[in-house]
Amino acid sequence: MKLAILGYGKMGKTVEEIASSRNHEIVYITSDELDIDQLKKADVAIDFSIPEAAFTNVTSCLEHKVSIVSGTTGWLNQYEEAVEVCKSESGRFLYASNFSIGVNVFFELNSHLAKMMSGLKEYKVKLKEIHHLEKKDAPSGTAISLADQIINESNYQTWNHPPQNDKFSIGIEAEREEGVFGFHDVIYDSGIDTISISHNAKSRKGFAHGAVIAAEWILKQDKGVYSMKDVLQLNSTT
Ligand SMILES: NC(=O)c1ccc[n+]([C@@H]2O[C@H](COP(=O)([O-])OP(=O)(O)OC[C@H]3O[C@@H](n4cnc5c(N)ncnc54)[C@H](O)[C@@H]3O)[C@@H](O)[C@H]2O)c1
Ligand SMILES: O=C(O)C1=N[C@H](C(=O)O)CCC1
Repeated sequence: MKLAILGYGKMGKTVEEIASSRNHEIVYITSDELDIDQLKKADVAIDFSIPEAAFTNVTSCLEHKVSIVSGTTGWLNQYEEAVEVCKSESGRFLYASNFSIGVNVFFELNSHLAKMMSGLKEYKVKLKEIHHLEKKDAPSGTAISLADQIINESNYQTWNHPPQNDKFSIGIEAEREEGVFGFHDVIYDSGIDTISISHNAKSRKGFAHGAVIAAEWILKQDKGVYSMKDVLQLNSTT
């Protein structure tokens, strides 16, 4: 595939490495405002940029008929607007807060556990994430996805960061520590015991690999808005 990389930072460079190893042609790389003539050389773009740029990058791709896979976090207040642009432009758009296959399995486990725990009122859930010192947003996009999955399966109504003492809200703790690629912990605590599930990324390769797989996959799809669940077809009953 002919690939554009939007955002040539830590993730953009890892995507370049993985895409080259899978024999894809990288036709455009930018860490700045888009050059539309260059962008239009691509079949698909992968965006790992900054929260302030992601919406414009996503919608510019859609307007110029370039399929777009975005992993930038911290801009989801504009996600629904991007979905509308995708529909009106008959484009292909896939967003994931986390592209790693392991995290997407962890998401399924999280939903299943939340359903099991929803009747057990003695347990209170909380989330903890740890990332490297350069991370701009907090809490992580992955932690927000985990909270939303729990909310969908329980009586929790919202999440908060930093955590507050509210019965119907999931507290999210965010720590910044040198060299941590991404750690997420879901903790159910009662007076009797603690149940926790966690995911720890050992490098950025899993995120980049998942994004390249998603870009390969989206080019085979009809127009539409997709998620990693569509790509990986993860289903706990199969
Ligand atoms: N979804 C996932 O699996 C996943 C995994 C890792 C990181 N992320 C997210 O990806 C984003 C990037 O992470 P990173 O660690 O590579 O950050 P980074 O700071 O290393 O890289 C971001 C790059 O974007 C560039 N940039 C600035 N303005 C731009 C614009 N208008 N267009 C294109 N690029 C622009 C910056 O100059 C920088 O080089 C963050 O939001 C992070 O949370 C998501
Ligand atoms: O390094 C980052 O930044 C990461 N961001 C994503 C998030 O916010 O969840 C995924 C994990 C790594």
